[in-house]
Amino acid sequence: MTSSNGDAAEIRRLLKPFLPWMALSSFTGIAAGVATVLLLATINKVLNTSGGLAGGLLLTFVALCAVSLIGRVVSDVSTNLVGQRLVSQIRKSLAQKILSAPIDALERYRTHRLMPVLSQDVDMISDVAFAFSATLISLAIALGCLTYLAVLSFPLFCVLMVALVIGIAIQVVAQTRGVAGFWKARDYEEQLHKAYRGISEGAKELRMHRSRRALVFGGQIERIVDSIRTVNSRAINTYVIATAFGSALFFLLIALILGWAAFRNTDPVVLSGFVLVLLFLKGPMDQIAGALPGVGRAKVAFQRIADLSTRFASPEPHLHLDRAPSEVRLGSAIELRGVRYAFDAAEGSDAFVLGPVDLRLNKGELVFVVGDNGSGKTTMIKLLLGLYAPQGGEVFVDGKVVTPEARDDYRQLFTTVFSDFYLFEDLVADGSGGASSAGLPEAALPYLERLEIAHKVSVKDGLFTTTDLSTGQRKRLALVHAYLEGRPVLVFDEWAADQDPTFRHLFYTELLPELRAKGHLLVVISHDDRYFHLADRVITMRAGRIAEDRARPRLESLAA
Ligand SMILES: Nc1ncnc2c1ncn2[C@@H]1O[C@H](COP(=O)(O)OP(=O)(O)OP(=O)(O)O)[C@@H](O)[C@H]1O
Repeated sequence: MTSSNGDAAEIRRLLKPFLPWMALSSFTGIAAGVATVLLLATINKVLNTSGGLAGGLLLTFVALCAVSLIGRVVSDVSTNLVGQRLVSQIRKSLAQKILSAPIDALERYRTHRLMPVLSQDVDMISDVAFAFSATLISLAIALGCLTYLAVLSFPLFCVLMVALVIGIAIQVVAQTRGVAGFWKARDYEEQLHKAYRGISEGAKELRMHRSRRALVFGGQIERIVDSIRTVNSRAINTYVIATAFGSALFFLLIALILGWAAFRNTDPVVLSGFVLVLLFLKGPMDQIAGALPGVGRAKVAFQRIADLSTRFASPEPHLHLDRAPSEVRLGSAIELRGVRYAFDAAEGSDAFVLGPVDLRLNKGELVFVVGDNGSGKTTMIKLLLGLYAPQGGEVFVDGKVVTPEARDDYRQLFTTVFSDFYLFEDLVADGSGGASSAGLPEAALPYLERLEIAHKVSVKDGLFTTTDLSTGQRKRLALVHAYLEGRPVLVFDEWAADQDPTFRHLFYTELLPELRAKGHLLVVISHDDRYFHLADRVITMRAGRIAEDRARPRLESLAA
């Protein structure tokens, strides 16, 4: 359970812009509730006076009906407005936080934890927000009825208060137990999302392995789903029992009041009025009790959202979501000087430490980064790209240090195709000086031809017509993006690994040299040692350090 001060502050921050609307909803809801109670008092008066509903009483009745109706409508409309705006603001704010969160923070917060917050928790807020005004009106009616009952007969009101205190105590216990159950269920739901990811993304592997399939279903999904059912049922049952007990208490109370009245010789007019209002009070009371499970769930959902918000509360500084990218150029070289980065240690293992790394990459160079699996190639590239901020040392571009303020602009120097790349369907013009600022669709066609995928995919309305391609073809499409963006530095993380031998040959012997001839700096993570001699330099990583930096003459002699 994460109920920290930070979460409470985050919840307050989320609600702050809506306080005026919430005040309006509360005010009109209370007005509707008070008008309803006054209507009851008027009816009670009419029942006990001769002449019925006429004259001033009729006017009062009509006016109260109008206040009750208008108050309810305004309260409902403003609550709905708050609910919808709150949900849309939460959605936008979470998306912005994710877009500006430091990459390493995102890598630590797993997708199966992210998705339930973004979908389920946000929807829960929306549902509960809708029930808010009805509950508020019921609360106002209940308080109004209680006040009216106190005026009608204070001794009977005291008897009522005793029953009410018992009823509230029971509801508080139910609420505490219910919320604890909802927290538990919510934790299970995270596990369920993880299992769902397993069965969707690992569908092929599961189809091939019956025992694993049985284990995933019986050992994970079934177990988790049953646990959620049990925990949720228990939590809801707690509420149901508390509500049933409240109802029983209510009728017991009426019997008690009737007994008390007979014993204390109470005026029948007061008694009938009291019982009438008391019976009316049951409706709003049931409504309030019925809303409590929703309130419990919303509390859990709000705290999950607040937790996610506080985790990503420190955005990467100076990351501009709204500023047009400035044109960036690479004059001579990018350098890493004494750059160091360490991951948090996983339980039972040592933390991987990269560096210190000293490296200079010159404009127009074709550089291969090689090394064993886990030697730190990708980590070093992420530092080079400005995706990770160095924990020690500095990155320089054209002799100038890349400060945190300049890091986002610096990143616009690069086009990347990671080994776990994400392929966007559209082409986005940017101001980085590439060929991508105008005439994008036409510009893409020759590259599609060149990469031998023009028969599969073309460009329509600024989008690729399909991205349902083989892995190798999708990587070729990612290369089209790289061509079109035309940025000064291109970084490929094992790009050729999924290409057929002919195309792999073309990539190393033609495409890369052509790009180098155009003045690009090319950084290629590769295990293809057959082509190492084509590079200007081959940098070998070992255990997080640069073990070797070989230049072309040595590579050629090695190849010979
Ligand atoms: N997000 C992370 N959290 C913790 N440790 C990580 C993380 N990413 C990578 N590592 C660790 O850092 C080390 C280097 O990983 P890296 O991906 O840089 O290696 P690599 O040389 O690119 O390997 P490969 O050739 O397999 O792609 C690995 O031991 C890995 O366990």
